[in-house]
Amino acid sequence: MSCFGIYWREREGENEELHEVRRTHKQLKEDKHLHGPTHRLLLLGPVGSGKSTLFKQVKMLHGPEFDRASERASEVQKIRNTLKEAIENVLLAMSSLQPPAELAHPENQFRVDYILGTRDNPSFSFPPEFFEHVKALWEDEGVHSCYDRCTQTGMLDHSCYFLDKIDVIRKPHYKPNPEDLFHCHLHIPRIFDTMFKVEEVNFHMLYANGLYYTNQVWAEILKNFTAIIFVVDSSSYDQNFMGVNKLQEALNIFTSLWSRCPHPCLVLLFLNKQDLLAEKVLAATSKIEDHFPEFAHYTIPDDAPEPGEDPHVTRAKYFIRDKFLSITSAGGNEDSHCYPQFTCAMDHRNIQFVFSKCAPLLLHSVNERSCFQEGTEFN
Ligand SMILES: Nc1nc2c(ncn2[C@@H]2O[C@H](COP(=O)(O)OP(=O)(O)OP(=O)(O)O)[C@@H](O)[C@H]2O)c(=O)[nH]1
Ligand SMILES: [Mg+2]
Repeated sequence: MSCFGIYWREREGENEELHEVRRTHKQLKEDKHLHGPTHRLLLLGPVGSGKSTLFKQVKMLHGPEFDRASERASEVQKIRNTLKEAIENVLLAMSSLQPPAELAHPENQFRVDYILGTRDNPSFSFPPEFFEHVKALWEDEGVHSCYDRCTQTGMLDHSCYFLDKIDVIRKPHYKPNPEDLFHCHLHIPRIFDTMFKVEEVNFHMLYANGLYYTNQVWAEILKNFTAIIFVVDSSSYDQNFMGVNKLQEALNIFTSLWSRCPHPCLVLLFLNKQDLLAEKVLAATSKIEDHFPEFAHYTIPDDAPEPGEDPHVTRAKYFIRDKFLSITSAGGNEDSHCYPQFTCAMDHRNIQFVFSKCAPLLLHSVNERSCFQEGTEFN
């Protein structure tokens, strides 16, 4: 089985999803009358590679949604719920770890009982004692080390952002800033899109969250896009999903995608989670060559000028880049182009920078397709 956000094979309920795709495309077509020619970008990548995170960043960069004060105010409850969920998850994980994690200060046990006692209460009103208990527990070294163990093994995501900000969030007149809103879990519909402009050219970025398509539908869908953004978790070289190395699985999916791309095609390859990759490489606890033996003989290419960067990190990130580029340079799709970018989707500035670098590529791709396809319609 593929661990792709979009699967290749048939499965139950597919018709309903296909209807959703058709509805979205109809909507995009109607929007075109309002906004002029629109070029579509499809965001793809394996599960957990950072697609939603990237999507939210692009929305923040180009959309007005997060600027409205009233909208910010309405997010406060959501942010506090996210904080509550984060501490509950860490506390629940304490007993399920092997060996179990323990409180550094056992006298904090009543706080644990309080927090876990408030679970499944959708109308929780967040009294001051709630924040006191969370703060005391987050300062307990036992809770903290449990959190670290869980993030290292992938059991929990990096949800400490709000826990670290508890003193701000607990204030009665707390107003979330854009970064808070970004970190807050947003409800993501199954298919969604955002629109942005690059030098007066409209782009629609579409993200299909966990959708499943048949091969045939997949090929139809690819025809409708100016470019594909493929997101990879570069730090996943030492992780397995259902017995398959996650980076290898990303390479397999990319191979399959590349062979199906309509010609000519532009693929922006976002080698994401560069921060985690660098952390792993510098910590030297998990060696790339243990999972990809060919890394032992890999030398940094000439086009890898990364001044100020640790050479071990440069070597690792270019090795992963070149694994993907060896797929695109293998032949068979000469008129298509793949442009790799090193990204950290959590970092607003990095995404802004990467998109500004990609803008000319997108515009070039649009010009190349001067007979811009109106898009194959779904009937
Ligand atoms: N450190 C770090 N974490 C990241 C980065 N990008 C995403 N994440 C985290 O990785 C986790 C998964 O990110 P998502 O954006 O939900 O991934 P996704 O591809 O949408 O996942 P699915 O919808 O399940 O396919 C989240 O906890 C993100 O906060 C990154 O560049 N660096
Ligand atoms: Mg997602």
